[in-house]
Amino acid sequence: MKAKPRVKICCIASLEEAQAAISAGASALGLVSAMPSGPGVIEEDVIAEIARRVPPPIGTFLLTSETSAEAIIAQQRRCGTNTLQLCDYVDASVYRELRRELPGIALVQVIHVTGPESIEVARAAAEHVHALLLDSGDTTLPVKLLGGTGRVHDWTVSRKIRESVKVPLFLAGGLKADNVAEAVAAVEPFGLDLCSSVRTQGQLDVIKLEIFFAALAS
Ligand SMILES: O=C(O)c1ccccc1N[C@@H]1O[C@H](COP(=O)(O)O)[C@@H](O)[C@H]1O
Repeated sequence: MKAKPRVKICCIASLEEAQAAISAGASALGLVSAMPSGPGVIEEDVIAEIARRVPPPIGTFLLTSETSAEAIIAQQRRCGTNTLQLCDYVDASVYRELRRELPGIALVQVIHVTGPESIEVARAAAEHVHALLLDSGDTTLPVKLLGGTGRVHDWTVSRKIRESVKVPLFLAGGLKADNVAEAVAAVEPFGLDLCSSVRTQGQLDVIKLEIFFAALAS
């Protein structure tokens, strides 16, 4: 029997939400710093507090929209997370600089799956990072959409990406109890990542979390 994918709960806004997500079964938490759009942004001092208090081996992902090595390194040092989730695209030289300056910090590149052209983007990025995360944003819009859309993308493209890269892959974008089984069957990702569907009026909803984890387990 195949292992169930790990689950990352994103848009964590407080220590209480972090503890609720971990109790429900999350392996990793998403902590969203300044973004051009999206519902999950919190202040860096809150991110730093959560990152400091969460027990190992839980992944603490700092979601960043920064694209320069200097800005990303400074932000990671302020926040102290164990993982960087790069929500925008960066130059290959940036990955090299991050690896040199932040040894031990895992790098996860978000690929916004807009169509078959995303396969080559993913292949190129996979050479430089520890994992990819496939989401439903669009970096070409006047105000970039870097995640938190609540929308699914074309999972047949996601599947092709999974088969084209050697690094672990997280699937994100509109995942919920009602579609998680189909998503897992279609893509067979290492991990799942979700935000909107487990919230009610902006707050993490423990009942929705339970329903999601139950659907994944069934
Ligand atoms: O949630 C946000 O505010 C956000 C903003 C910018 C980039 C990423 C963001 N969140 C990430 O988006 C995915 C998918 O969210 P959803 O489940 O479709 O609502 C989420 O897992 C976060 O990683």
